[in-house]
Amino acid sequence: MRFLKGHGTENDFVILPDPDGELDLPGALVAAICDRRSGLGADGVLRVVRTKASPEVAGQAGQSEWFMDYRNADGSMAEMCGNGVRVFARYLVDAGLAEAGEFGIATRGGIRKVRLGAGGDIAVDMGKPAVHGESVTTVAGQEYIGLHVDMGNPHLACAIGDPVAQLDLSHQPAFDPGVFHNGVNIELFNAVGPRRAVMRVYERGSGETRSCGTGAVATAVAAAHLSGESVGEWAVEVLGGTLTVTLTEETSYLAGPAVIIAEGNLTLAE
Ligand SMILES: N[C@@H](CCC[C@H](N)C(=O)O)C(=O)O
Repeated sequence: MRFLKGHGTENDFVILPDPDGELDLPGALVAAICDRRSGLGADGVLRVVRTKASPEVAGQAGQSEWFMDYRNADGSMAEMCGNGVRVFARYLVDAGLAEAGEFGIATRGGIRKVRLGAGGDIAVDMGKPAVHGESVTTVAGQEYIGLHVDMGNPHLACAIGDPVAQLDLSHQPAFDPGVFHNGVNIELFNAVGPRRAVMRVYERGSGETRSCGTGAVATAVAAAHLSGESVGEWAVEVLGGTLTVTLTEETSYLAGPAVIIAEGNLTLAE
């Protein structure tokens, strides 16, 4: 199986080119690929498949040639991945499958428009965040209140007083399953300056990761909510770098680096 490896602010992915949708990719195989000891190791898998060859998103075929079939490290599916879609775009352009500039990518969360050059940062229109009110998480016995933000996928973004650097995120934080029926990505952040936050994240299906693009937008939305703002540019520092989030009245944008670092052939027994 041919693969590439890439990351966006150290949120890392195995890319599996499968243009005609011929690959059987059960959850157990994804989990084996993402295993950091016995597999290649990654936070998730990006299967690159033509939209028209993907019945679940066939309705988006008129707006995008390519579908990002995103899977979490445990093999579960997710609607969207903000860093993943930027790495996916980098792959398409580097492989000559799309031209640099602006184009749409189909996801389970709908079309996402990316903008990129031959190199440098990649920006994506993440759509209008949907804010659903407050909920609570518990991390190592400590309760934190956060904002439920839907970015196509679910988030609980919590501004906390404790320094995020000191949090123990080695275990799944508790959340309200009555609110988050399908699980949730949990961001904990410190506001460290005007329109600047330091964030850590525990991702649904992947555990703690070094960055999360949809989570960075959710964090900017929660930080803006606290400061009484609704538009502007936020810097979100994550363990793997810094992402820029721009909130407008109509939509949100995520920008930052995304690179392909390796390619090869994978032989892996399930
Ligand atoms: N790392 C991603 C989010 C990936 C999906 C998430 N774990 C979920 O299950 O919703 C990002 O950069 O947005």
